[in-house]
Amino acid sequence: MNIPFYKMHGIGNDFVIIDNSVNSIELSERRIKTLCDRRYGIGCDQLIVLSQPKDSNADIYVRFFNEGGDEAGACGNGSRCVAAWLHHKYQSKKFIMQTNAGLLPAEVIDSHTMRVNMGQPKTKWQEIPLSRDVDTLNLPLAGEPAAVSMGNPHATFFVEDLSTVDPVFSGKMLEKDPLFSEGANIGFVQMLDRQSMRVRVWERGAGLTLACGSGACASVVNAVRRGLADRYCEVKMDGGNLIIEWDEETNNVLMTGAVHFSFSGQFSLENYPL
Ligand SMILES: N[C@H](CCC[C@H](N)C(=O)O)C(=O)O
Repeated sequence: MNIPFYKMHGIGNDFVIIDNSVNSIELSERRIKTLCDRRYGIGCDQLIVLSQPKDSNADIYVRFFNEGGDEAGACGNGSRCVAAWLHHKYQSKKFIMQTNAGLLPAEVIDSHTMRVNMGQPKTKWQEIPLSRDVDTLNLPLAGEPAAVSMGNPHATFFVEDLSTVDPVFSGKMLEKDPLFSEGANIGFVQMLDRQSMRVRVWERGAGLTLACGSGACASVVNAVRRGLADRYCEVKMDGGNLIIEWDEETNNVLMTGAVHFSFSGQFSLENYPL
């Protein structure tokens, strides 16, 4: 059985997108990992699976799976790609995506730029989640870390010079720290001025990616909480830039940035055993 897929990226964070409302293929950790494998499969940071929404207010139900096979509640760059996929399919310009972290309104800015309302950041230890209530994150790394959930857990370290940080060594060390009961995406931030920052993210379940949309949101939220940034920030990542606005009135975080279709194709299900 041949299954169609779409290959897309949001500033270098890349995805395989499957419309499961058509095929409803069964998923397993093994099948996800193989589809995401850059040698044995199609290759991507995350697999995105679309299906009919359960919520009547939503246009589509979106699930995100890291290349390591685990499911994530949020994926900013992937959400923008799904908005572009919906626009390509239905020509409309506003959508509501149902995710495991809630309903995300999205809108088309132009043919390659999408804006997603990533919802409200969650800072209570039980919501992030952390394994216990702490005043400060006593982690074995400088940078006065702050933790927040954008529908997925993030820890942000503030550093003077990002070029002195090894995000692979430090990210790998911290991703599964016992303080993070569900693991965490580890972000490293160098403030450039109050409205711009350089960010690199070691992603939970995917490693160092070229960009992390929810990580960009988390970095701005934590920088504002630390008094280091304004609520409107340009976030510069290896793969490109995002504009993040943490709206004071609604407490919602708006993320605006580029998306690209790379190619579409088909894969034979027989080659991806459960
Ligand atoms: N690795 C993340 C999911 C993907 C997030 C990232 N690709 C984004 O654009 O937000 C997690 O396990 O929470």
